[in-house]
Amino acid sequence: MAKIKLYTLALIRNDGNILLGMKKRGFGVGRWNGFGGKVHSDETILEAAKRELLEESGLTVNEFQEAGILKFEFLGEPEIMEVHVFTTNKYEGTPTESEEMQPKWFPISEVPFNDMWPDDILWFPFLLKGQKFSGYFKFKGHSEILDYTLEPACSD
Ligand SMILES: Nc1nc(NC2CC2)cc(N2CCOCC2)n1
Repeated sequence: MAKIKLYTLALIRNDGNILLGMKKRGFGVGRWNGFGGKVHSDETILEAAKRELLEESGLTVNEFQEAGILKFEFLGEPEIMEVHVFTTNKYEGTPTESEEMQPKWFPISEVPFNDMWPDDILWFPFLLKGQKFSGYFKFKGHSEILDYTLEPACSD
C-alpha cells in the first residue's frame, strides 16, 4: 500500500522576479527550487510552509496563496510525495543563506529550469498565471519523468 508523505513548496514573487534557493545538501542538492520540505506530524501544512520558508530563507510570510498540488511516485519506491505548492508576494525580511539554501532572485524570464527538478518547467506556467494546478509525475530516478498528468484545478 503506497504511503503518502506531505511536503510544502513556497515560491516568493517580487514584481517580475521570483526567489529561488540553491539546495546545498540533502534531497534535491545542486538544484534551484522554491523553499519547503516535510510536514511534521504536529503541524498543519500551512504551518509547515511558513516554518520551512523561515528556516531556509529567513523570510516570514503570513499570507500564502494556494498554487497547486503535485504528487510524485518513484519507480520501485513505496512512498508517494504529495507537495503542496504556495506562492505569495507579501513577505517580511531579507533573503538570507541558510544551511539548506543559498537564495537568489531571478527575473521570471530567466528561471534556470535546466538546473531545477525536471517537473518544474511543466507546472511553472500555471503558477505564473495564477492558475491553480494538480499534477502527478512518475519518476525513474531523480531526473527522468516516465509519465505525468497535469491539469488546471478548480479553485475550491
Ligand atoms: N520543484 C520540486 N519538484 C519536485 N519534484 C519531485 C522530486 C521529483 C519536488 C520538490 N520538492 C519535494 C521536497 O520538498 C520540497 C519540494 N520540488
